[in-house]
Amino acid sequence: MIKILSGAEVSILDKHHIQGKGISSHQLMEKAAEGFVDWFLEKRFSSSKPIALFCGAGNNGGDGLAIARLLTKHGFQCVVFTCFADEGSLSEDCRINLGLLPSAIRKFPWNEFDSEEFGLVIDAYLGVGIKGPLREEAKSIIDKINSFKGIKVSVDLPSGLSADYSGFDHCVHAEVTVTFAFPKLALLLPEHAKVTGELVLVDIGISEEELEVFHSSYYYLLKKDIPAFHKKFHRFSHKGDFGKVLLIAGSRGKMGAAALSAKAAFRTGSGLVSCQVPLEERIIIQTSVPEAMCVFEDSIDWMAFDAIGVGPGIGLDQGELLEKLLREYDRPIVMDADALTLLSRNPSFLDLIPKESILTPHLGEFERLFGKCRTHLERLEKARRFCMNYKLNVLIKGANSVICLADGRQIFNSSGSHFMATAGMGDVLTGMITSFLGQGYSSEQALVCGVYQHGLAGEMAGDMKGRGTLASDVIEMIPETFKRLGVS
Ligand SMILES: NC(=O)C1=CN([C@@H]2O[C@H](COP(=O)(O)OP(=O)(O)OC[C@H]3O[C@@H](n4cnc5c(N)ncnc54)[C@H](O)[C@@H]3O)[C@@H](O)[C@H]2O)[C@@H](O)CC1
Ligand SMILES: Nc1ncnc2c1ncn2[C@@H]1O[C@H](COP(=O)(O)OP(=O)(O)O)[C@@H](O)[C@H]1O
Ligand SMILES: [K+]
Repeated sequence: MIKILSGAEVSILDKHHIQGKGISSHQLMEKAAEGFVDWFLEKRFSSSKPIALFCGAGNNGGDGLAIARLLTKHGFQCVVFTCFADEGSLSEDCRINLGLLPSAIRKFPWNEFDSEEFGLVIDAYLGVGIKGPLREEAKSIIDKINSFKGIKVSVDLPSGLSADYSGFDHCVHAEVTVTFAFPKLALLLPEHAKVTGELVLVDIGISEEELEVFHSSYYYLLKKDIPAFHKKFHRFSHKGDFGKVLLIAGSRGKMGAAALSAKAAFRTGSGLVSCQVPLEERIIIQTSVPEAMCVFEDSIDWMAFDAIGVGPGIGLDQGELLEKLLREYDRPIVMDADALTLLSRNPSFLDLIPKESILTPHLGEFERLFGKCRTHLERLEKARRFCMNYKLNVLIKGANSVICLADGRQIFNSSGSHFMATAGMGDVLTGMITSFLGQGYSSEQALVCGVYQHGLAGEMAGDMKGRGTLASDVIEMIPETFKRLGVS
């Protein structure tokens, strides 16, 4: 997992790195530019018109100048728009890269940019180095960049966005942001979705160990992290090792929620899945998920289950049932959907929730539980305090869902797709996380594997189906995610 540092720590990180590796800061900048260009070539952007690069006076501008030189080598026609009046104000590496710019690359002051003449814009004006409120000229430069209606790719950060805070005054509206070493916190906040666009992370050779020495409780979860979180099963593993889980889900008219979470639990590898459903609705489960068993309220020994997921589609008249469950079951449970709304209506239940349980609110449910938040950072802080006080885990769902752990760490997920913003996706996730808990995973392992693989299955289903991807399509991709990760 990559630790997310503050913008101000980037220059300290750079210093440690270049000293440790015995390289120059110019070589590190070259590595960043090469990483950007490798991604750019892979993307195969094509246009008959040249590329415009807006370059500032700092190291972000230095990156832009190096990128212009490298792209020209690859046959692209580049034009540089300088966002500085006087070359005396340039950072050292920016000055070096200005000197290395081939004379064939034309340079103009930023205000001479004519958006009609270009096929793509690269924004290397401001990165993590902005301090204080934006200067007036900076706002005009940002407006000029935004006057371009085609694809704008921002280098490290959309110019104008601060690395660590929520909100912005003037900011480049990028379609893609290519960021270096670690994703800057601001790139993961939903209120910035319109300005950051797609997020691409480029490795510039800074290791996780180098980041680990800094103090931060924010992390970014990558595909390569997942196999280590998985439990190993062996030749002699039997059905019992894969767990016996119960999903308390569904009610009249909402039985789909139960079917989706039960199917997802099987596809995640559960040995036995039972659904606690109203007696008169059982046929829906027994025909749509014949592998599942049904249990009914008056005949249940909850402690016989290795894990329980509660909430999808149960309706808001199940307060008594929820209270009884919380009093009788003492292992971590997964609480989602209606269980969360019931919790927000009955705060006294909070003290009954078994330690290390997992609450999975989307933003609406989060608000009902914790009140309105003006920014995502405020939301994260509330969640952190709650998790540490109650020794519970909260998953704040959305793009880049955040796993908030009981020990205060907060992990942003990197998988997922906008095709997942459709009904039933949360029910699938509840089934997956409950399944992992039932297989003997810790709450942290179950969350990390469940959340990442749910997003990965969503990406894979989205690649196949595009618009109109269903939660059921995502369930069918779950087994593929194990293969993709090399987990057997
Ligand atoms: N480890 C990393 O992440 C690396 C970062 N590099 C690049 O270096 C960048 C950081 O470079 P710098 O620290 O030089 O900073 P920037 O280049 O982001 O910003 C400095 C410039 O912003 C101007 N500025 C600051 N506050 C302003 C305000 N309020 N209004 C208008 N202008 C303002 C300054 O006058 C200066 O020209 C990163 O964003 C990244 O692009 C890469 O070169 C290499 C490695
Ligand atoms: N734009 C998106 N990008 C990535 N993941 C998304 C996006 N939109 C939704 N998701 C994921 O889909 C799931 C939706 O859950 P939820 O809102 O509870 O759905 P439902 O109530 O319909 O089951 C969450 O895990 C969320 O992270
Ligand atoms: K930028």
